[in-house]
Amino acid sequence: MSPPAIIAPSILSADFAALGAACSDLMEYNAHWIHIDVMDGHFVPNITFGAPVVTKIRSHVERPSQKGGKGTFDCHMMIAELMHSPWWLALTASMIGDTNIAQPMKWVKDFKDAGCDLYCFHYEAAISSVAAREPADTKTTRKTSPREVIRYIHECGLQAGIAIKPETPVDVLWEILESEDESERPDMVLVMTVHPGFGGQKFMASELPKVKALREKYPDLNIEVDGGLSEGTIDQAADAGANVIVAGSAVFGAKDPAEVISKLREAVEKRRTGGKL
Ligand SMILES: O=C(CO)[C@@H](O)[C@H](O)COP(=O)(O)O
Repeated sequence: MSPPAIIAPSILSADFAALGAACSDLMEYNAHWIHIDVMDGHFVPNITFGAPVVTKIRSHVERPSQKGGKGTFDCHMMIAELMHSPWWLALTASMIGDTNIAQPMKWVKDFKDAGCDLYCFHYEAAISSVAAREPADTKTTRKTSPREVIRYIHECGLQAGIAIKPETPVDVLWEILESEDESERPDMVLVMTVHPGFGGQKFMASELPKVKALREKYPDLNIEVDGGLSEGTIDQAADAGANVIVAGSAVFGAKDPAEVISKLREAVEKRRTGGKL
């Protein structure tokens, strides 16, 4: 049986002028996690917010009492690091030993201090960092691989998630999930079911074979889907094996958000218990 259903409404569709209240309401509506979309305007063509805003909303939501518990802040980091930095900045950074510049790990500590519990970075951002750093002197350049990013997130005391965009095949994840070092294995995989950047897009069922392949190999893994999830698409995602469901417009656009959250949870729970609730 796959892990329990976790409904994580995305606050991208909330009223940004009243985020604190929106988040505390979500807890009242029986959401389990809060999905926080961090966008930098480079990795995706949209900008949202950074750690200071997370700090403010944390004060409206009690911290989870256990790993993955209610109130978990699931931070989806749609941020590029080196990919869009000029090469000379990256090279200078590596020569002066500033390994904090231009690395996907750059924001982990800030987000931890702000109240993040699960730091989910994009595979594509980590890979770009490696590729862009390759030509530099390997003695002074510290390579960043997705496994290294995961280990660092764990060292900082956070759970680690790794996300893939629709363009990325699921196969890239096998060697990461198979790592012999437990600290290099992610706690969650996020399969994007839209092109990241905006809420309210159409669900891409074409991404579900990735979820299915992951679930077949990893019955206990938290597998998150994000983009276009609603009462109309949840059954397909649940059938494929997703258990962590992100929903933005479906929750915030509803007359009764609590009811939507409950229906999404029910659909996932039905699949995992073979129809018995
Ligand atoms: O990461 C993203 C978009 O990049 C998502 O979290 C969306 O915010 C989900 O919104 P809906 O598709 O549910 O409206």
